[in-house]
Amino acid sequence: MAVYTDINEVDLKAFLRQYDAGELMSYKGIAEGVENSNFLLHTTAGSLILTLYEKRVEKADLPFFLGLMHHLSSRGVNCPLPLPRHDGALLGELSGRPAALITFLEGMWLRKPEPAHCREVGKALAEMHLACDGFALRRPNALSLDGWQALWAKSAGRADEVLSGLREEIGGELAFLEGAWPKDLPEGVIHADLFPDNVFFLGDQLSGLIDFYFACNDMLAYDVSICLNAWCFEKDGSYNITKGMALLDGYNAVRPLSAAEIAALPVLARGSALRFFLTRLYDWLTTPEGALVVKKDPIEYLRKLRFHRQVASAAEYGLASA
Ligand SMILES: Nc1ncnc2c1ncn2[C@@H]1O[C@H](COP(=O)(O)OP(=O)(O)OP(=O)(O)O)[C@@H](O)[C@H]1O
Ligand SMILES: N[C@@H](CCO)C(=O)O
Repeated sequence: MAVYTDINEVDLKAFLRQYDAGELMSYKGIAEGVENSNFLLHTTAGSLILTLYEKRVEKADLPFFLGLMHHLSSRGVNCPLPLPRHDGALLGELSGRPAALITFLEGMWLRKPEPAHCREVGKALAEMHLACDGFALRRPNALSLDGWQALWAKSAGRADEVLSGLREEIGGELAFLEGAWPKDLPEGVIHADLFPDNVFFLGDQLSGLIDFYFACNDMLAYDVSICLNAWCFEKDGSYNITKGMALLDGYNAVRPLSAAEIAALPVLARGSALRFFLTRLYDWLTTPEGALVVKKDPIEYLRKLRFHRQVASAAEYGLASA
């Protein structure tokens, strides 16, 4: 359960008085997510999400994330909206952490997505990429090449405790990506964490996107590669080309990938698999026993990385034209 910071009722009620959000009726911690502390509130005005921002979110980046949600919503993307306080600020403080009240989005995330859902996700990702156009703020991707090196430096010394040989394998992978990372692909604002638990469905209909706290400016095709990693592998570690084809078709129907983006997909997918491997490895090694969070398995992403390493072209992801 991702509740890193506890709140008490007295402080919460005082926090709520700064908003036009009704009277508190009940609240509970949300048993999902690994990054921030989230609470579901019921007030006389309805349901709301309270988010307390934790270790990986820089306070200085919050205007980018919260502003992006407003921008996307104004462009027709269904995503939560941060509520303004009486003084107009979108951000407050609770239990010593930066905190925001966010509108509740109806829907559920899918534990077992099917190809048709992957197509919807591809479409929604491309729509989000187009809708980000014109967003005035910029945020470089803190979890690209330099960020990976820094994360790895913190874990490398203990990596072989998790799996023998890991230190050498990941060192080699980073060296490869330093040389092979694409430089001239189309860029824009990317979600950067569009995993199944961040996409809500009502029945088979995609109802909205949440969790923009890794959003940043980077290559649009890198976001596609993140989704291939997050949506198109089965529990046994195999790549499901039918899901890949559906996701890529859905994306292409809204924003066709260029030949250069298609050619770069295998390298981008290696990079995005490494990115999630590294954050998971760091958390695996540093999250204290007994913390109220379910740690995610880094080895799942090592397996995906190894798969991408032997991919010769994007045709193997299901792109008919590659
Ligand atoms: N606006 C919202 N409307 C409804 N439910 C929400 C909303 N925001 C968050 N949730 C619920 O809280 C859970 C965790 O939220 P979120 O994914 O933002 O947390 P996180 O710690 O940033 O997670 P992650 O591990 O995906 O980075 C979601 O899976 C969802 O159940
Ligand atoms: N989606 C991420 C967690 C949030 O960074 C993962 O599955 O590792």
